[in-house]
Amino acid sequence: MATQSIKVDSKEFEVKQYDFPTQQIPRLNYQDPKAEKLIENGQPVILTGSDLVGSAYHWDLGYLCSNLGSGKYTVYSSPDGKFKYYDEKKLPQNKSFKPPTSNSEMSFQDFASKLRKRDSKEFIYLQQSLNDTVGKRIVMDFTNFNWGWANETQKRNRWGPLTSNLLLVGMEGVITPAHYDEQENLFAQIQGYKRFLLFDPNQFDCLYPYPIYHPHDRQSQVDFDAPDLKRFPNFANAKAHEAIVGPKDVLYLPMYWWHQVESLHGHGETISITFWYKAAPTVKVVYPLNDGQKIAIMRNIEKMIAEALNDNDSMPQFMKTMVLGRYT
Ligand SMILES: O=C(O)C(=O)[C@H]1CC[C@@H](C(=O)O)C1
Ligand SMILES: [Zn+2]
Repeated sequence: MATQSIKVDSKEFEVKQYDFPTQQIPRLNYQDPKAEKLIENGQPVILTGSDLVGSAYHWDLGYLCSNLGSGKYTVYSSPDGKFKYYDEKKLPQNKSFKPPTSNSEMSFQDFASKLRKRDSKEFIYLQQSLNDTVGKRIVMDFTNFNWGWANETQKRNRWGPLTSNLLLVGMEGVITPAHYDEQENLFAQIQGYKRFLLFDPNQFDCLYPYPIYHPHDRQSQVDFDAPDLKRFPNFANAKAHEAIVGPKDVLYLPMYWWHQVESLHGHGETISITFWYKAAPTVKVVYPLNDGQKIAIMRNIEKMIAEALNDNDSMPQFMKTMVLGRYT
């Protein structure tokens, strides 16, 4: 895999090189009106100076070991460093599906000692919603997040409720492959550096998500390291937005924007916290529809057809019959 070096604030980063062109995601102070405008328009932006998780800037492995308590945390394991999400609820209807990662529950202390034993061939990634089993100092840090700004941003953009804060602690080199989410996300970086590759929702036809009933629903079928352009020809036209997200940065990751996240080598394990919000309600439909709305419509239609057919195996033929030669 070819790599290229990127320079950000006098720091050098070795990143994987892909064939698609990239443009930089803007980096603005969180109080800059241009930043607020980008968020309002559902455009990604890296926000500096918010101290959204300022009370957690001192979180490192040692501090978390001493203060996360003895609760169990979900730790994913992958042989190749890729952590493609899959929905366990869809396993029963996909008997032949082989999960690409395994996961187990362990104490943070056990996770940290596994991390320190660099010899392990496997890649591991702790991904756990912050819950009430954490120690009181973590609760205090969490309480002292910059909720004033977060709540104001939520209100100003008419987002729905905050649904979860996911604590992410990853080894250097772990990758979350390209997918989209159906929630707004303020992604706060505490330690280490992550390279984000984002794709506008209008790139849906370049990224070929799995069928809606597949455990990898919302994930791209394209292997960025070896794209199959016979099956996925339009991937050749993909255009990415790119950003290196470092400590104290907050990336606004708009709903429906595709993203691939790479924890970069040479800067230690990465610690991040996500703030996921439900979407703003659609008060009045305004035409032309935006790309996110079209994705929502496609998802609803796919769900309706799958439900009506009640036989996922017959879905591909049904869709071909409906579209090929008629809408192609
Ligand atoms: O925040 C999101 O939307 C995600 O996909 C997260 C899941 C793993 C995280 C990572 O940094 O690798 C990104
Ligand atoms: Zn995501």
